[in-house]
Amino acid sequence: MIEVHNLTKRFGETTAVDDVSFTVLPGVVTGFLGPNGAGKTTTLRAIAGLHRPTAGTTLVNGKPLDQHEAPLRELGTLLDAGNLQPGRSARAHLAAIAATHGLPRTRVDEVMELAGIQEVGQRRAGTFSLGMRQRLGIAAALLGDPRTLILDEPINGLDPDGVIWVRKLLKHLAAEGRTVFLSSHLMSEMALTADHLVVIGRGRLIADAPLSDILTATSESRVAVRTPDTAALTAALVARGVTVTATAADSIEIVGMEAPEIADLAARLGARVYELTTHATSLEDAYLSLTESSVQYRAAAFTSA
Ligand SMILES: Nc1ncnc2c1ncn2[C@@H]1O[C@H](COP(=O)(O)OP(=O)(O)OP(=O)(O)O)[C@@H](O)[C@H]1O
Repeated sequence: MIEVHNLTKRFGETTAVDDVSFTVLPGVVTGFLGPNGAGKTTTLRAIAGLHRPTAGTTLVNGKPLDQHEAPLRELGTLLDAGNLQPGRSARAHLAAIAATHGLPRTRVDEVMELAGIQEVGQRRAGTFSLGMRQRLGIAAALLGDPRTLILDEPINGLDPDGVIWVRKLLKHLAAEGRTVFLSSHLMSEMALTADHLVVIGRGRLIADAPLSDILTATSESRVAVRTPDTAALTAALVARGVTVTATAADSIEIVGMEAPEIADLAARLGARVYELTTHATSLEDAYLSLTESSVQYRAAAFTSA
């Protein structure tokens, strides 16, 4: 479990994290979202004991990390996959970490196999692609068989195979009862991986809720209807206070009424319905609406002039 209590971190004039509190529970995958510069990495580094908080506390499995006898057995981290000695082999890199922390050498082979890098164990880490470095970083995070894991952008640079591997691995680790907390900007992947989300913007907490709640609370689903009787159906829907938008000569989009109710209404009117599709809110839509006012770095909009 991770507990963040009233965490504030300032770097000179910049307040990177501003009085943030949340708890990350074991048994589920929790995603950490926020625009660039929102304070995600700073929060993760504070949890890992790499930043001293300006105010507030972070606890891992009930204690500050440095008060645990064997921190690597409590918390595994992937915070900077580029942080490697380039001349060292992957195996030597993992063996050095294992030796420093009194972990058995046999664990090195186990995690290399878990991460799918046993074939390249003898290669110098400096020759690794970003994806291979990510896998090596994840192997290192797993060395201590930790109860809690934090991973900053673990799928950055991974090929589709690698992305699916990380998704399955994280779900498996959570199902074993571990605490899994990861940041990512890839919303479609987050929607497939996370059960719970913590969202921050400009250093402040915006949301801390199950993924399903965030999807239903932030925006409404739309129902697209293809019918040659748009006029009759539109009039009946508008009379019931529903928002209707014409999208083509034979198509309308409806917000505020569910598909079965629309189908029943059309049947009563004798309106012919050729297609009826519910478009659920995507995590990307929900995220954009949640963080709308906290985006610091926004590019100029593209125009099609
Ligand atoms: N060591 C540091 N010294 C000074 N400012 C810092 C330092 N680390 C982070 N910051 C600033 O703190 C703010 C939060 O940065 P942080 O890296 O935590 O955001 P983030 O949410 O991880 O962003 P991104 O998605 O771009 O990685 C930014 O304004 C950043 O410039």
